[in-house]
Amino acid sequence: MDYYPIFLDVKDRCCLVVGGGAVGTRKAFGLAGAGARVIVVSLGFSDELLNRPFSAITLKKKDFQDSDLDGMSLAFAATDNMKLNARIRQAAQKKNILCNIADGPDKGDFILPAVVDRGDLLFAVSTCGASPALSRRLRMAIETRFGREYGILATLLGRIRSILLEQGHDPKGHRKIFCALLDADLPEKIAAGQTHQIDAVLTMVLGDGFSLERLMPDFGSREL
Ligand SMILES: C[C@@]1(CC(=O)O)c2cc3[nH]c(cc4nc(cc5[nH]c(cc(n2)[C@H]1CCC(=O)O)[C@@](C)(CC(=O)O)[C@@H]5CCC(=O)O)C(CC(=O)O)=C4CCC(=O)O)c(CCC(=O)O)c3CC(=O)O
Ligand SMILES: NC(=O)C1=CN([C@@H]2O[C@H](COP(=O)(O)OP(=O)(O)OC[C@H]3O[C@@H](n4cnc5c(N)ncnc54)[C@H](O)[C@@H]3O)[C@@H](O)[C@H]2O)C=CC1
Repeated sequence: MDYYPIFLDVKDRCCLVVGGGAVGTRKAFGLAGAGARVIVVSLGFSDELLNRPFSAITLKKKDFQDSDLDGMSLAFAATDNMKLNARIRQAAQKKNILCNIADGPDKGDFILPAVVDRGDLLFAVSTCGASPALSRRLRMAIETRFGREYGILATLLGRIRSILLEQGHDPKGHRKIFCALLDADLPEKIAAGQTHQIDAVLTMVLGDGFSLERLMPDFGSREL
């Protein structure tokens, strides 16, 4: 395994993106979408960045300087200048900041996956730098195969799990319960909005007191 995959909590962490073109924009939007505070340092900015829907993205129109890295948790070198990207990495290394380099997998500390965001269910695909186009294609296939109902299912199972864990730890018993729930065609029932059928499954597997109304009062208003 060439890379160690993790899901990073970047909420309220400061991240630096150098380069405000198409690639820098994608990185900045992804970071802001996960709750990070993003500073984009660039000589120019894409229209998307100029009209950004995120207040957590700050634009600084300037040449990159090493001091831009101060206080950052992560750095992304996304300029169209390979030498500059390499210099950003070197400066980041000196300050112990992990750095992603947009123009090559070998030169950075980490690379980004293609992502399918289904709320509590997150898919990430990487080809370890071999073929971003393949990652993108697989991401699209996953998007088609696993719709929003799977994200709702993950949230629902998470809520059931919290209640069960509050009642006590019993990994073997809980595994059985979740296998039964996962064998009950819940994604299809969620997608079809079959609340009565979902309640019937919950009652059958978990007993009384586990209605959809109690576990997920906003079920009806969730977008599919
Ligand atoms: C190493 C890595 C570093 C990093 O950026 O972290 C990297 C590097 C480079 N990408 C290049 C090109 C393209 N990148 C995309 C798309 C994505 N690239 C992403 C990640 C990564 N790209 C990391 C490896 C991930 C992996 O291995 O899976 C995705 C998954 C995530 C994201 O960027 O958010 C996002 C898909 C998001 C989605 O749609 O779901 C497309 C497809 C398209 O745009 O249609 C193309 C054109 C087709 C092609 O080349 O495949 C070039 C060559 C530029 C040139 O030709 O000069 C380099 C530089 C090089 O490899 O030297
Ligand atoms: N990782 C990926 O997914 C992909 C990576 N690439 C690579 O990423 C690089 C960037 O691609 P794009 O965003 O399309 O390029 P772009 O040309 O649209 O954007 C480059 C940005 O860097 C800024 N910049 C240049 N010199 C700077 C400096 N000294 N200080 C601050 N900002 C500076 C420019 O103002 C511009 O906003 C390309 O060179 C390519 O090799 C390309 C496609 C996909």
